[in-house]
Amino acid sequence: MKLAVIGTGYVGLVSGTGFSELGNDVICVDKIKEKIEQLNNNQIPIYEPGLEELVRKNREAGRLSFTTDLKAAVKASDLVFIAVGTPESPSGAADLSYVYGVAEEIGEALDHKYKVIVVKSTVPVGTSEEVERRILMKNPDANIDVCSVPEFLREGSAVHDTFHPDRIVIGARTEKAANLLVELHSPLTDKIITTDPRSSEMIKYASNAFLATKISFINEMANICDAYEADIQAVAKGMGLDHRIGPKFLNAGIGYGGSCFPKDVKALKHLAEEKNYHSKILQAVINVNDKQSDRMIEHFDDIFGDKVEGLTVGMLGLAFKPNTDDMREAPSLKIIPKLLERGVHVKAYDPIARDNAQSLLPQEVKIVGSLTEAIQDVDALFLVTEWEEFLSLSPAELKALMKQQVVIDGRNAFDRDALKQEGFIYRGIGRK
Ligand SMILES: NC(=O)C1=CN([C@@H]2O[C@H](COP(=O)(O)OP(=O)(O)OC[C@H]3O[C@@H](n4cnc5c(N)ncnc54)[C@H](O)[C@@H]3O)[C@@H](O)[C@H]2O)C=CC1
Ligand SMILES: O=C(O)[C@H]1O[C@H](OP(=O)(O)OP(=O)(O)OC[C@H]2O[C@@H](n3ccc(=O)[nH]c3=O)[C@H](O)[C@@H]2O)[C@H](O)[C@@H](O)[C@@H]1O
Repeated sequence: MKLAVIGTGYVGLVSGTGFSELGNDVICVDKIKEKIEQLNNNQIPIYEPGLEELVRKNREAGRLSFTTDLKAAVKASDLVFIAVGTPESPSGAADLSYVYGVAEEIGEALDHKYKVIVVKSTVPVGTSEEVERRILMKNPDANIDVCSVPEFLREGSAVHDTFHPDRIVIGARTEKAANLLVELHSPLTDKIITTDPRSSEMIKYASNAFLATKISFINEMANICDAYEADIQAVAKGMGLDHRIGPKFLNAGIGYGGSCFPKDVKALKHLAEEKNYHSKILQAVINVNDKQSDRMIEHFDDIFGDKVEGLTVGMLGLAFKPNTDDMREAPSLKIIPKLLERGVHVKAYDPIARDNAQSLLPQEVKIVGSLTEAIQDVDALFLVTEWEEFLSLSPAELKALMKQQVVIDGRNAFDRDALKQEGFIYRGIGRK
């Protein structure tokens, strides 16, 4: 099949490349000229394991190309995927200006040939219908079906997730469009659900909101564990073995970040409010998450009392999670100012996100180029992102480098018992 994918962020780039790997002809479009130039030189603007090779392979096979010319790409395609951003607007609602902007451009580009327009961006319920309305406003004779096929990939494992999806959700209003989309996705999985576009849009928000709820729930349990000296990891294991609960997304820590959970939970809450439904659960999920990164500061204050001024903290990790350079809504951005406010010096290291982090952090923060530098002579170590590289250090190695033996583990990822045996003061989240 011939596809145009509009937007070359995580979703457009990875899913577009994935479709071409399945043998389809894919044209990826972005309005940012520099991004397209980079991609045409096999340079990948995001850090995503496995993506560079896949892009190169499919470009060389002649199935994948990049352009800024949306109109030509739409004209050449049978299916057009909209994969542009839907960021948070000041009210908390999803900002749909990019989606609607693209809809209007598509409307201007269409002729009378039948095309399926697919909204892949995460959008409020009813958006696909509005996209159709806007296309038809520009081009009343357009021969189209507008569908919703949400994306469920995770950053850092996006390539793997694309080829091994748990399910594909197709929201279509005609059998013709649904059949075409089932055919396109069937090489990926047999777990394909077809439904109406509104339910499909809601499946995406409900899935992200549920995962965020699971995280805020386990974080709240961890905070209660802290108060009673129970161990959240034992609690999560004991809970997760119940098949109805499941072990995933029960890692307590400093809260969820990233480009999607924070904005999507707020967008869903806002969507409900537009119909006068006030979601108490979503509000609680947000409240718990907003406060969760403070736990590291509370542990720090508890250990050092009012003698924190002039101390140095080594911060391990800046990205919102490992295997990504994405700094959007990263807990490090909330923790660092609180340390600086206390007169604490901060040295930070992240293997991949340090360039992205530089412009987002106050100048006083010293972003260092190696793990050893981040640990050398510090009074306390803050584990903020659980990169594999950080966990390979032995307690003896840490002890040899650090000035004082204090570890505050925001991800419960270090070997607590080994650190304690080496004489460290250790504080996790819900785990002492
Ligand atoms: N990042 C992720 O892991 C996931 C994101 N999503 C959803 O997918 C959507 C896209 O997310 P990202 O890929 O992270 O977005 P992004 O913001 O990183 O990238 C969007 C791209 O679209 C381009 N764009 C905007 N308007 C355009 C236009 N008129 N013509 C051509 N290009 C245009 C931008 O220049 C940008 O490169 C969002 O709705 C997000 O919630 C869903 C699942 C996973
Ligand atoms: O809509 C989206 O954008 C995507 O959002 C998430 O993917 P992503 O944000 O890449 O990352 P996750 O691995 O889900 O982690 C999100 C946040 O939750 C935190 N987390 C995750 C799991 C856990 O047990 N505990 C926990 O604190 C992570 O540290 C991270 O800050 C979803 O997992 C994807 O299915 C979805 O497609």
